[in-house]
Amino acid sequence: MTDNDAPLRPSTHQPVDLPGLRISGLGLQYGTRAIFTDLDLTVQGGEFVVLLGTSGVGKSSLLKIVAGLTRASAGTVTATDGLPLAGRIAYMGQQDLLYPWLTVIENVMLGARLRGERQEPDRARHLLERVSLQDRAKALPSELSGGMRQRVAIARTLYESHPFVLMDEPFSALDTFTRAQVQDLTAELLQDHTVLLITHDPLEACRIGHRLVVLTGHPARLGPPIEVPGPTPRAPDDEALLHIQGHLMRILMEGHGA
Ligand SMILES: Nc1ncnc2c1ncn2[C@@H]1O[C@H](COP(=O)(O)OP(=O)(O)OP(=O)(O)O)[C@@H](O)[C@H]1O
Repeated sequence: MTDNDAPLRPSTHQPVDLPGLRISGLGLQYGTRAIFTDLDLTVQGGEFVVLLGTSGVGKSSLLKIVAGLTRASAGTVTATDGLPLAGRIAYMGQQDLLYPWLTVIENVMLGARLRGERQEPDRARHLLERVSLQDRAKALPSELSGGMRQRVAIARTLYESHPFVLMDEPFSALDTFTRAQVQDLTAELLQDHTVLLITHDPLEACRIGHRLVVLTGHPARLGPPIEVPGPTPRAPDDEALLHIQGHLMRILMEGHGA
């Protein structure tokens, strides 16, 4: 982004008392193939950063490294409060990964159950209320629509009470309207979290992200962050949003041609 492209209004994200994520000098090599090199990015505490990039550029690999699921070839990922990241990250992937034989409320409390911890049904019910699924607590996932299932997955993510949330294309399977609804809910409910979300969709990025970063090239590098002004979730026809969405499309198309 050039200075001319800088937004007129600042993003509404204000630093809060939450740990941020610091990615420094990150590199990944599969065999002799360098996927990305020298990635630097700080997600401030309470900030919602969206990562975009063309298919196969290395977005999921980057997220998996942050989640501690893949080992980097170079560099570090740390929390800005100096405490370990392990045990403080909630990860939400493309599939909702609900257990089909457990009820909705049991799925929300799944993490506690798997760790052998005490489950807190009252808290789970409160979260189901926040995603408007209080009446479906005893339903099985097979009885729900795709949008409802993703709302259960969001409630489960919130139940974990982790400061860091990583999301890898969590809404890609939803139709446009349901997707917009779940985007609104996500922007609202994840306000008190430090979030890194991957999407292919420039509109989604512009609606819910405080800052956007694009991974492009071979090996891939991160472009300068793009700030989107105004509170989230943004209206899909917001003028600043439409401008930045066009800018983003151009970067992605140029990156694809590279
Ligand atoms: N375990 C692995 N071993 C070897 N190569 C891998 C491995 N995982 C991913 N890759 C390769 O690394 C590259 C980046 O993959 P990655 O899934 O991170 O991309 P992506 O940007 O998330 O793609 P998409 O948007 O299609 O999900 C791809 O070429 C992929 O084939």
